[in-house]
Amino acid sequence: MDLARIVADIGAEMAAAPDRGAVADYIPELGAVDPAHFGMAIVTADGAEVHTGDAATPFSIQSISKVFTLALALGRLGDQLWARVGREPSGLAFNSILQLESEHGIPRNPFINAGALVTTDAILAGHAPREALGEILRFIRAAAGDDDIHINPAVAQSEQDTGDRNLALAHFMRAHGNMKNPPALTCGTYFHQCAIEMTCLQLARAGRFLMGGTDTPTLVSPERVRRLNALMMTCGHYNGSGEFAFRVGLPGKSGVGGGILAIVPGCASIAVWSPGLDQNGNSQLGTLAVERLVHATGWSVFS
Ligand SMILES: NC(=O)CC[C@H](N)C(=O)O
Repeated sequence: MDLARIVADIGAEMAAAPDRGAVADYIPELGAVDPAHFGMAIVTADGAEVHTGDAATPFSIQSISKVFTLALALGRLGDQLWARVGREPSGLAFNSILQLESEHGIPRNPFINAGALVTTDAILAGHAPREALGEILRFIRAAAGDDDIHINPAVAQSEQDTGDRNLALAHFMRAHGNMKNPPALTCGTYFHQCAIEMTCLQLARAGRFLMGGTDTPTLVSPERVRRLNALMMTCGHYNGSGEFAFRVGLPGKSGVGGGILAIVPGCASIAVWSPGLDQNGNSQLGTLAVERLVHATGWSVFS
């Protein structure tokens, strides 16, 4: 298999694609990103790296941060975290408040906004937001093997300025006793974690620990790696998770910055970025690119 050729062909197809989706404009700073970008990077279990397009351009990882914060929170709290957040797909938009009332302030899963706010609240416990963010950045930098990973303050501010929905989710959960810190503190921390910027290459490297296997960084136990992948498969693309499993067949996590991290267990970590989103808030060309890749390589976990 000529992976370099496959990836170059995908890069050429995506660069020329006319229908690129729409950039997220509910966060004004993200609305200003050029939808013409496309980048992809793959790190394989034997350490090879293949990339195409804008793979070295930093972008806002947004909800992809939720994978790293979940790994960190589980490391800190262990299975206690599951008393505060579920493990089922929500079938609703990432920022929906609908289920929280009937389900007593317990979010369906850690990858929708409400669930990620609980995770961040758990990491924040007993720390100042600055310390919690330092811990999150340390985890991601260690996973990527790269200290040049930072928060974009303009994006964080833009989220803060338009973050009423997230604050509403946090206040609602606080009313149910499922938000231990003041919502402004937890949301502020969450906005900054979402505003972390990485390149496709950095993100693919940071995903290596989710591949499992012996040569990848062991930041979390093998059993937890298996479970993080299960949640990425079932919940990583919100109400598009079933469609992503159907088309791609890999554990994946998307963000409204247009990034996707997808894992081929034991084999590869894939990062792709194209800012235009589909109707579920998942990267339109990013999804298509990973679909093409899996078709060409046979990398679906269902193959
Ligand atoms: N799906 C996403 O990437 C959402 C993250 C974004 N920061 C928000 O809270 O709305």
